[in-house]
Amino acid sequence: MNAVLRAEGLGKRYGRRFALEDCTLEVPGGHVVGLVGPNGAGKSTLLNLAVGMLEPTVGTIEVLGGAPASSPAQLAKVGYVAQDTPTYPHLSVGDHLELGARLNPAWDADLARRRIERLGLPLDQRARKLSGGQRAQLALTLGIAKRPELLILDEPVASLDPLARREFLQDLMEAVAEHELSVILSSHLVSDLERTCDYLVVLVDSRVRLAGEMDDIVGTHVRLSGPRDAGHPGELVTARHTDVQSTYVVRYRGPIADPSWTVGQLSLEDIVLAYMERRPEPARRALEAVR
Ligand SMILES: Nc1ncnc2c1ncn2[C@@H]1O[C@H](COP(=O)(O)OP(=O)(O)OP(=O)(O)O)[C@@H](O)[C@H]1O
Repeated sequence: MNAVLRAEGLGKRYGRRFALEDCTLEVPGGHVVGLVGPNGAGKSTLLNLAVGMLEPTVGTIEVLGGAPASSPAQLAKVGYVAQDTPTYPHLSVGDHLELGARLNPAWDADLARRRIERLGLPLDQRARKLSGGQRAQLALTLGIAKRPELLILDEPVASLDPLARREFLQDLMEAVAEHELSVILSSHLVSDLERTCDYLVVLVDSRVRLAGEMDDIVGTHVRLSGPRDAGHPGELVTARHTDVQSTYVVRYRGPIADPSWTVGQLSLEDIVLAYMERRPEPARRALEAVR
């Protein structure tokens, strides 16, 4: 399947500061992609560029082979649920469905009604009287019933309790299986991403630090402990040292045969945190800020 998102040297600058910088990324189709990174890393900026709400300062971005928001056909192919799952407070649930039908050429009215019924959302309830979780579900329903090829969700579960979060993600997985859509989903909750996603992008300090299939990422990162300053195999992610021992997180393919290393497995969360820790030097960041 073709790339759902392709970025080349993509950057977005506000004033002197890049919110996203030097982003070169190719996300293959048919995946549920998790986008993770600390606050202010540039996740929403990347997603807003992907849906055409922002214009790049430098570089290019293509979504499903076209420029974001470049035509009605392109708009119809991409569903977007922004952060805080915005709905119209004074419109009822039913009004939202009608609006969805009017605005989207491929609107699946049956799917929308069935989902809303199953969720038990009264059609005459105004959005402002729904709970945060119910609003998130309404926004997801609008996104799915549009029948997009790609659904982009910016922190959709942030306001949900653990049970509602799990139900929301299960619903999303069902929609993915039934309608063959690709999804890009940002979240701070690595455990949710681990359960839901099969592809991961880690953004830190406005840059993509890691991107790839989830299984490959988990299968190729290890923690190595051994004598201090012994050269480590593979690509270094982080290093810690005591007087006598060094501990490295490295990316390495293949078995570690050297018996001087103790090899520890890493969870996805360990790996993501290691990449978040590996930040540019403060001096370099200051330089970047005034460039
Ligand atoms: N409209 C704007 N004007 C100026 N700076 C902005 C604007 N929008 C975002 N930024 C800055 O760009 C950087 C990236 O912001 P962005 O919202 O993309 O991060 P994020 O990874 O989505 O963060 P969070 O996890 O907190 O939602 C931040 O430093 C932010 O302050």
